[in-house]
Amino acid sequence: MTRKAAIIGGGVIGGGWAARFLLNGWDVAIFDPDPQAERKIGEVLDNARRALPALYDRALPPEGRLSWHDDLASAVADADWVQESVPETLALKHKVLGQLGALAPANAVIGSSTSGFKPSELNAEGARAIVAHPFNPVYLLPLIELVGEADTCARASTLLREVGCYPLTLRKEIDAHIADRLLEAVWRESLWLVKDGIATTEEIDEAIRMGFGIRWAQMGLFETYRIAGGEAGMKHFMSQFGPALSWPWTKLMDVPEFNDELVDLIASQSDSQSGHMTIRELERLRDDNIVGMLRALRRTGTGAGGVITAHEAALPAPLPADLPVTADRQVPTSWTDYNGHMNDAEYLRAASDATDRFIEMIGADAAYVAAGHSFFTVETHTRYLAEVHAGDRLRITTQVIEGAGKRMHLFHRMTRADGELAATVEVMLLHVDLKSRATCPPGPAVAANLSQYAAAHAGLPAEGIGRHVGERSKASPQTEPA
Ligand SMILES: NC(=O)C1=CN([C@@H]2O[C@H](COP(=O)(O)OP(=O)(O)OC[C@H]3O[C@@H](n4cnc5c(N)ncnc54)[C@H](O)[C@@H]3O)[C@@H](O)[C@H]2O)C=CC1
Ligand SMILES: C[N+](C)(C)CC(=O)CC(=O)[O-]
Repeated sequence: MTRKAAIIGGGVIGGGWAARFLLNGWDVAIFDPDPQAERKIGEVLDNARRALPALYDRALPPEGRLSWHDDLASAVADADWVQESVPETLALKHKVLGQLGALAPANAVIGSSTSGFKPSELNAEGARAIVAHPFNPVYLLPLIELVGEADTCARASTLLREVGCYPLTLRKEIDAHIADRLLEAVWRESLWLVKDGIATTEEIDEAIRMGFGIRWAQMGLFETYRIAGGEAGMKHFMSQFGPALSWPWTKLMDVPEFNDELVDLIASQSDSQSGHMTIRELERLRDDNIVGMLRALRRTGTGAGGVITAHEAALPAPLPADLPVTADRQVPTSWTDYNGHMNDAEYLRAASDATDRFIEMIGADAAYVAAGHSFFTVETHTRYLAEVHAGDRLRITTQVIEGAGKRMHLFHRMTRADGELAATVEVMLLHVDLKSRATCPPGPAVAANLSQYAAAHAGLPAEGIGRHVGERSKASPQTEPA
């Protein structure tokens, strides 16, 4: 059964929520009185379609149905999740959450995106919302801070994991939850630094992104500082830097006066720093960078990388076909190069992932490798047949040409969504004993599975198999490069 989310307020954050749910197969109903809302959310969705699928090596479920509503009642009807993302004023939150409590199905989770209000404040006039606080861009960053009634938070947690989020339930309600407490401290100190003429907005951004910003995505604060204590660890770090807390390293809770002068100072520096790009261009740059970093974190399963891998494992498996489908994915922008198409090295990476998938399918999974056996690649041959671009959907099927004894000879076909064959990659692998590093026959179950595939694929055509580099194509045997 398709789930439904109602998005109430479709600005920066509501648009991101809409994309997160829609691209994970949920139906999404939107209510926002802004006449520009449909255009703005359309642009956010375009960016999200470009970025989110690129995190995964498997296809996301088909998109849900998107609908626009002029009234709250029809938007929230039959919703499993209602997300309020109206501007951050308590009176408006009270009004909207009160209406949602009355109109939404009794079992629907009602989440508020509020950056700082506590559930006791939001529900002071009888509403039944929990805080479900996301991070921009909501469709890429997994963290959602949950605060409020325990059973509702538990239900919310389960639903959020289905759409690839990382729910973090707070032990107690507090103004601005966990992450915004931290961000506010950095934001407050940064405003002081600009106001006092110590640094420009650009210099502060460099201080973050050239240094500690890179560390935070993978180890956070405490693990990072534990390492910074050297071999003596956290205790040494605390004794060395603890006294700094009472030195004038921070302005603490002292807030600069938030007047027009400060706003103009920050805004004009920000314009000269980044005004050469539109907000949508900046969003795409940000998304490409985040996708690249998250894909790097996937390799070690660290931080948000582990969340994506776990979500991917729960995605529906590709439909069975004559030949096994070993990849069905979108091409990330980071795979493209200065020629504006998928870089040659990435074809091999995609084929390598497909080989790994096939090896798992025949039973040589993580436990098999941990027990001491695996396959090593000894030869590959790639034919580049059609261009592939960022955002293209790529499907790989794998044919077993030979699967007997130590040898496994595979033929991958990469096809674009329009049916065009983009590449073939032929791979020869040998089965090895990981202890002696010498070749040996696979275990009986793996050998049996492999030979079953080999028997089923025997006799199927494999156009281009065994071609050598420089061989003329049959279609144009006379063609020579100019
Ligand atoms: N912008 C950010 O970085 C983040 C914002 N938040 C929170 O998300 C919420 C929304 O913030 P943004 O999306 O940034 O604001 P926004 O100003 O971009 O969007 C608010 C949207 O609500 C709509 N709206 C106004 N009154 C409404 C009503 N009565 N019913 C339905 N829609 C209505 C507006 O037309 C607008 O499209 C706030 O509570 C904010 O604290 C949370 C995380 C990050
Ligand atoms: C600035 N902000 C308080 C609205 C930020 C957030 O709430 C979270 C984010 O995305 O940084």
